[in-house]
Amino acid sequence: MKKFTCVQDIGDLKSALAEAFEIKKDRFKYVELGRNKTLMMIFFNSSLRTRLSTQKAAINLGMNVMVLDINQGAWKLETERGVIMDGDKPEHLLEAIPVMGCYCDIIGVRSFARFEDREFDYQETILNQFIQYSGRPVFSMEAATRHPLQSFADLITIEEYKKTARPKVVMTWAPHPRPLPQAVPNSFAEWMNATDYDFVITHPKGYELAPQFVGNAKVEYDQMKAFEGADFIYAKNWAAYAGDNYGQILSKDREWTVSDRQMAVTNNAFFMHCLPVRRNMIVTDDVIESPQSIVISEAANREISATVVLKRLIEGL
Ligand SMILES: CCC[C@H](NC(C)=O)C(=O)O
Ligand SMILES: NC(=O)OP(=O)(O)O
Repeated sequence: MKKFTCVQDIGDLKSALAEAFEIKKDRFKYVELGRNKTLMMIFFNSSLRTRLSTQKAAINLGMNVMVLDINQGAWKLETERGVIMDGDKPEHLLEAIPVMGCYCDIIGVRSFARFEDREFDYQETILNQFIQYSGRPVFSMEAATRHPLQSFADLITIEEYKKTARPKVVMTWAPHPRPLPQAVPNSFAEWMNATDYDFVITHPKGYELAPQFVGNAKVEYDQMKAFEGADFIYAKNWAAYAGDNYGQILSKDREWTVSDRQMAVTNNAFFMHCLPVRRNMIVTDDVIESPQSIVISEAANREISATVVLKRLIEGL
């Protein structure tokens, strides 16, 4: 594997899942594979789970690890080409990227959507510059339009907990005080559409995701109807994508906050969220603390998804 930015890069999902469950049984099985190989993790945005689980995955494989928070300690970077650099940014990404590539074997990048220009975001301008100019294999630690390490961990978790071969999985929008990226819901939808699950997306009108991610999923504007008989509830906020509303908050309606009311019409569904989660905005305390909440197992599986991805990238060196 030469990059990991989307579901297609992992190849056959059954093989990827088999590798994940093999590593889960013995996560140090390949500890010699990464000897004298260096992982560089670049963060343009904050992180807890991705930072820690990916570093742990590198340790599982015997790798050296370097972490750089671009906006804390490094030079502020200009990312637009053709700009006259007489402002507050002393360095251009187009120099910084190949320089960073000199010091490592594999690069992970976190660079969220900026919501200033939908085309800039949806062309994955920043991530693709790392792929094009670093001279190293690159993987996404959540970019503008996807979060594949999270989605792979989500799939591992559903496979571990499902009680039927084809569970009903419902991704629901929920309110949030800030406009959050579409990367997590886009990516979850992309991976769910790659399985044979019964996948439903529910959100208020105006929050339609980009069609290439919605795919063949059923979209239901009535949340209660969507929740009926569900086996898994995957809650997430995202800002509007469509038209002139790109990056906007259209609703903070707390009727969409996942509570016992909605969970009561499910098939005793498991509750999932990628975290961090705003309690009593996205989900009530009772639901996220219930025996059906598997958010911690889901977060623990981030170490497994990252170990499989790093293993395949090292094997591809
Ligand atoms: C894994 C989630 C990261 C980010 N969350 C926030 C709070 O910015 C998001 O919603 O994409
Ligand atoms: N779910 C996830 O990626 O969490 P962080 O943003 O804390 O890394």
